[in-house]
Amino acid sequence: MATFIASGGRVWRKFVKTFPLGSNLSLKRSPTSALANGRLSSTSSENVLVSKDEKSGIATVRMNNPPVNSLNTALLLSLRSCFEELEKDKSCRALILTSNKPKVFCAGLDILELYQKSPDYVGQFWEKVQDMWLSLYGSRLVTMAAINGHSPAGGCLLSLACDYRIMAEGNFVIGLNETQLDLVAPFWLRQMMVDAIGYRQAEMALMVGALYPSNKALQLGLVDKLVPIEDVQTVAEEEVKNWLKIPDQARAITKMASRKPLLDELRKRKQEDIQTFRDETTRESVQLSIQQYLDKLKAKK
Ligand SMILES: CCCCCCCC/C=C\C/C=C/C(=O)SCCNC(=O)CCNC(=O)[C@H](O)C(C)(C)COP(=O)(O)OP(=O)(O)OC[C@H]1O[C@@H](n2cnc3c(N)ncnc32)[C@H](O)[C@@H]1OP(=O)(O)O
Repeated sequence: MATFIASGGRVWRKFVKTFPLGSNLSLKRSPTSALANGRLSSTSSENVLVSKDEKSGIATVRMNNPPVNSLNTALLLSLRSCFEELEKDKSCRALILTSNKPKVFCAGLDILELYQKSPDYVGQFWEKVQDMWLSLYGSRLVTMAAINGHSPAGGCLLSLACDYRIMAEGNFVIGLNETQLDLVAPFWLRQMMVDAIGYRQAEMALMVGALYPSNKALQLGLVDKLVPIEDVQTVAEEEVKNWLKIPDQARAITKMASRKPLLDELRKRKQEDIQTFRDETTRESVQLSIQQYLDKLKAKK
């Protein structure tokens, strides 16, 4: 269903579309955004909320998968559909990725999707991670991560796939802590880390599964800017507008020139990467580590 809503001088396109597994992509206004002046509508089952300002062509994509935006199958499918939808939309020029629930941007992969599942299940799950990443990392749009909270592991993956990262100041962490779960970050994720912070720092960070507080992440270059949490969205919009002063075509071609080798490498090695993931995550010792990690998370309370 697609309708157009004119409000406050801006035209808002609103549609609610059902994606596989019942997840929804809907265009709606964000309560805190300076771009937001459309009509608000919501249902509790929507795991991705999208608002787009037609005038500027800037879309804000809010992950909305309580309590911590863990990347389960449904959220991965919704994110991919959403990225692809915006990619096809010729009037869309930029995408801001953020969380609808401040304080947690994304808790990474849903660990329960990796626990006590069949090899086929985890293989299919991993392919959804790969496909979501391919659509975000390979996007022609300006992509901006508005990291308004914790961003471990898969949250860091999402952030690294964007062109620019703005993070909330304060007691929030970001990084690739996979080794702490006895998991090994795949080559394409490791490469993004190397590209962001350099070989030596990435090598150390990956080996020890480091999670950095936001000020250390800024110092390392893992994020590009720190702002108070309440300003993350506004600053992201301002930053996007600066990026949009550059002609789209030249910017997008330049981006593709630098990202194509890694995109192509994963496309070529997709099945091998899935096989490795299947074999590793279903290994008994890894399952035990995942179980212990889950227990640790629960015991936190
Ligand atoms: C040789 C090759 C091998 C290939 C293998 C490849 C492996 C894949 C490699 C890379 C990709 C990425 C991997 C991952 O993303 S793994 C997930 C890692 N994530 C984490 O370690 C984060 C864990 N969570 C937290 O640290 C915290 O929850 C927080 C800081 C994000 C938020 O803290 P807080 O607000 O205090 O919330 P709670 O901790 O209380 O959590 C609420 C609730 O949610 C549950 N939960 C949290 N995170 C996850 C998660 N990632 N998956 C599933 N469930 C999660 C938590 O247990 C609580 O549940 P409740 O007790 O039932 O309420």
